[in-house]
Order: sequence, then structure tokens, then C-alpha cells
Amino acid sequence: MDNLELHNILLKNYGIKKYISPKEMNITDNNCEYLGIPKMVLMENAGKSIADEVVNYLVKNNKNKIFVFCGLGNNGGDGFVAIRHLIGYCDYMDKISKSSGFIRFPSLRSEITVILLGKEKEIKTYESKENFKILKNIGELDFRLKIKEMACPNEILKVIKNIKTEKENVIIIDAMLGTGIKGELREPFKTVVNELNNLNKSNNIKIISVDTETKGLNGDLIITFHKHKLDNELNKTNLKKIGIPPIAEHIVGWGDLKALSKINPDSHKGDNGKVLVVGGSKEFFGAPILSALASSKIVDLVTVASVKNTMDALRNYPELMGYEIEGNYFGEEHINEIVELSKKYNVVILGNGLSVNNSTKKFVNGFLMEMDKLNKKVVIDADAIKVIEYENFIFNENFIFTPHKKEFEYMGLDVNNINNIYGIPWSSTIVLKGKYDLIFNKNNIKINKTGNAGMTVGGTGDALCGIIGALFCKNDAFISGCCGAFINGYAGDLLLKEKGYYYNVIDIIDNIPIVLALYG
Ligand SMILES: NC(=O)C1=CN([C@@H]2O[C@H](COP(=O)(O)OP(=O)(O)OC[C@H]3O[C@@H](n4cnc5c(N)ncnc54)[C@H](O)[C@@H]3O)[C@@H](O)[C@H]2O)[C@H](O)CC1
Ligand SMILES: [K+]
Repeated sequence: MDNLELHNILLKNYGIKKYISPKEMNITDNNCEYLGIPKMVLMENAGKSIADEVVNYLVKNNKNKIFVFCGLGNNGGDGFVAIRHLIGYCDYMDKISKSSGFIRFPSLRSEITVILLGKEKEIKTYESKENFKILKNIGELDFRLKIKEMACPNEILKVIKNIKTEKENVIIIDAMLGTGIKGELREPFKTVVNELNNLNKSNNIKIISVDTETKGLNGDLIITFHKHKLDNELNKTNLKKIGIPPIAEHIVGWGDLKALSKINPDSHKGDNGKVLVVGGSKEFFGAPILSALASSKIVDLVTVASVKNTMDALRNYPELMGYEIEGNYFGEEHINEIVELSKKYNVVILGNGLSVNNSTKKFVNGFLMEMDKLNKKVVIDADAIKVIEYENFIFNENFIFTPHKKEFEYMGLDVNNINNIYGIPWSSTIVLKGKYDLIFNKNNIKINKTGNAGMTVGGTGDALCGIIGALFCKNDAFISGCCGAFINGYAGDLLLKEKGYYYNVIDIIDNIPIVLALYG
């Protein structure tokens, strides 16, 4: 069974998530674009679904004045689209004679007032800017559409005071903030939310929120998209599908890379990650160096702990540091010193070129026991996977395994006998390599399609570990596994375009910064 089939089978086992976090929604949104669905299309679908719901509300409750408070992000953009569709329900005549053969639409007899809480030039995204421009084009000619750009709380207070005096029935649409909110509410949003909450006491006013209620707002109805958001009260939320395919939540794309923690410009040496690579042996002295080179493209400090042969080879790489152990293989006698050494690093990458024998078996099992106690983040690859005694092994959430199919079977998990994968018991993250990489743990599963046949060249697994280990310094295991697989494969895809299949792992490693610059 290939990983694509396995993914489809396992997906059923994960079931459908009812809620989605803002971070997951953002990743999904961006991965829709990766799948080829423009954000503009999603915004159009979202805005139309708002308008349809508002019109229903209008007809049922005979409301006919609308005030839309819009933010500067895509929540505001949804608001702009909704207004355009609401105008589309308008007609120029108050009465429509039967003979004219017009179908009776719920006509909005009076105006729609749009309050942009800022200046047009402050609107953040392309799709939002474009939709605001369209509204201005319409507003110039259709006097029922009044557009105001306001940032000063006092000006806004005047508008809200006028709403208070309205005799007619009013709908207020909250398109201020959605899933992009960060931290405590800033002005002028804070004033608006407080005033709208006071306003909402009168029964001729109803408040409808786009996607989520702006923090602190207590409205009457929320129209949310694609999946329920954790903060929304379900009993006043209508869920609208806007054309996001389920796979958008399960494909690894640039949306995942955009969600990686960013380098802090004021950081000091070591703040952006320190990786310790524990691997190598008399025969296989190069593998840990490849892993370390890949990590060194992303983090500040990388040290290779290994045997003399590796140290000799390491001299050619001044960007890497070395820690030499006695003997030709890691053994029980090395556990304490490497545990001590590991305390200075954020992540340990274990296994590349370690060799499979009794000595390394004792080292790996004893060392991982200590890593579990220290809650240390470890990427476990290749020979380390082969020597772990799984029967009483603790798969904790700080471990990432990077097996190919054969190594996966060492873990007692045969892809052709998936029953023992169902109900995955562990918190650890697995990156199951293949034509399609599967990244999964007990909560999530994603599939990565970057990469090509040129990646069969030696060392690409070592490079993958290095990337994952580096990302793991500042990110959680699942997103590190996903992005590591994406970056490694995408680096290979760039080379395929440039050189055909004839590239090696050093070419891949050199391409890591290019992929991160493109999407990170
Ligand atoms: N996910 C989807 O499939 C779709 C989502 N859409 C809508 O997009 C918003 C999320 O848009 P985003 O631009 O990421 O964020 P917001 O518009 O919610 O807010 C960003 C905006 O707000 C400012 N801001 C952030 N924090 C604060 C704060 N504490 N106080 C004041 N201002 C704040 C920030 O500077 C930005 O200007 C989602 O909810 C949906 O409505 C798509 O349009 C349709 C598909
Ligand atoms: K909102």
C-alpha cells in the first residue's frame, strides 16, 4: 500500500474536526491558495453567504437600514463583498407593479452605511483593497451606499449616537475583526465594541458578526465560514461552507511555512536555535554531517557528537562544531556525557549513520529514556529507529520519528496491516517518507506532495532530519515535521527544474534558504 492510499484510509480514522483554531484556519486558507483557489474566490463566497443571511433576516424582521463596521483585514474584506451583494438585492423602485413582471426582491428602501475603521491606504490585503475599491465605484453613483473612513473614536461615536436615534429597524454588521485578532483589542475597535454592546439593548437593532464576534462584542448572530471557531457561541452561529475542499486541511503547503515562528530581528546568538546531532560510526561518518549542514542553514549553532572518523571529516566544515567520543560506535558508556551535552541544545537529532549493533542499541534505549525524563525534543531517524525496544517505549510528544516504509515496520507498524495504526496511541509525530510523505500523530494527519525521483540520492533522509530538527527548536513537532518534508522536497523540485534529476544532497541543502525565503 502506498502512502497516498494509507493517507485516505487513515483520514477516515481521524474523523472530521468540528472546530478549527485561528492558526489552523489561516494555514488552511493559505493552502487553499496552494491548491489553486484564489483568496478572492473564498472572500467572494464568504461575503455572498453573509448577504444571503442578512437578506433573510431583513425579510423576516422587516429591517431596512444597515450599518457595516469594517476592519482593515480580510474580515473587513468579507464585509465589503457582503455589502456589494446586498446592494445587488436593492432595486430602484419602492413598489414593483405586478404587471412589470419583476420578481419581488426584498428591496432595501434606504441606505447602507459603511464605516471603515481606518484609512483606505491602511487596508492590509490585496483582496480586501480590491473589494473596497469596487464599493467606492458603486458608492460614487448609488447614493444609498454611504462610505465613511474613520479612525477617530469621537467621529465614530457620533455615527453610533445617530444609530441610537433611528426609529427604523437597523442591522449592524460586525466585519471588524475575525480570526486575525492578536492580543487585547486596540482603539478605535475597543470604543466601537463598547458602544455597540450598549446599543444592542434596544430591540430595533440587531448585530450580525462576520466569521467571529470582534473580541468583547455581544451580538445576535454570527455567520462563520468552513468550520466552527472555538470562541463562537454555537447557539447563535450559522455555519456556511465557502468552497474549501477537505484536503485543504490535510495537505502540506506554503500555508504551513507561513505559520512557522519568525526570526526575531533583535535576537542574539543562539536564540534562533541550537541543534545537537548524535550519530555516525566508524563506517558511516558522513551522515551526521549532512544532517548538521541542513540544520545550519536554519539555526544559529549546530554541533555533531560522533566518532573520530566523523570529527576528521568535520574539519572541512568550519560552520559546524564537533564533540568527539571514544571508540568507533556509541555505547552505554557514552550515555551520561551525551545527556549532559544535550542540555545545552534545544533539539537532538539522533541516529544518522549510528550503525546497528548491540552497543548502539544499548546507547539509544538508555539515552532516549533520559531524553524522555528531560522532556527534550528529539528527532529519531534511521539506525536509531531500528534499535529501539518498542515493547515498553514511551512515544512522547517531544519525539519526531522519520522512518521510511521499511523502518516503519521496525516500529511494529506495517503499512500493509494498518489495523495496528488505527487509533494511533502515541503523542509522537511520525514523518513517514515516500513519494508522498505522511506526517501524523494522534491528533493530526497531513500529506506532503513535494519531492521527486531525484530525491532517492543518498543523504536526503539526513537532510530531512536536519531541517526538521532545526525547525523543531522554535516550533511544535507536527508543524516541524510537515514543513521539513515540504522544504526538503521543494528544494529537490527546484533542482529538478534547474538540473533535471542530476543533483545531490549538497545541492538540496544549499536550496533550503531559497525555499524558506520564498514561503517562510
Ligand atoms: N479562513 C477562510 O477560509 C477565510 C477567511 N476570511 C476572512 O478573513 C478573516 C481573517 O482575516 P485576517 O486578515 O487574517 O484577520 P482579521 O481581518 O480578522 O484581522 C486582521 C486585522 O486586524 C488588526 N488587528 C489584529 N489584532 C488586533 C487587535 N487586537 N486590535 C485591533 N486590531 C487588530 C490587524 O492589524 C489587521 O488589520 C476571517 O475571520 C474571515 O472573516 C476570508 O475572507 C474568507 C475565507
Ligand atoms: K467580525
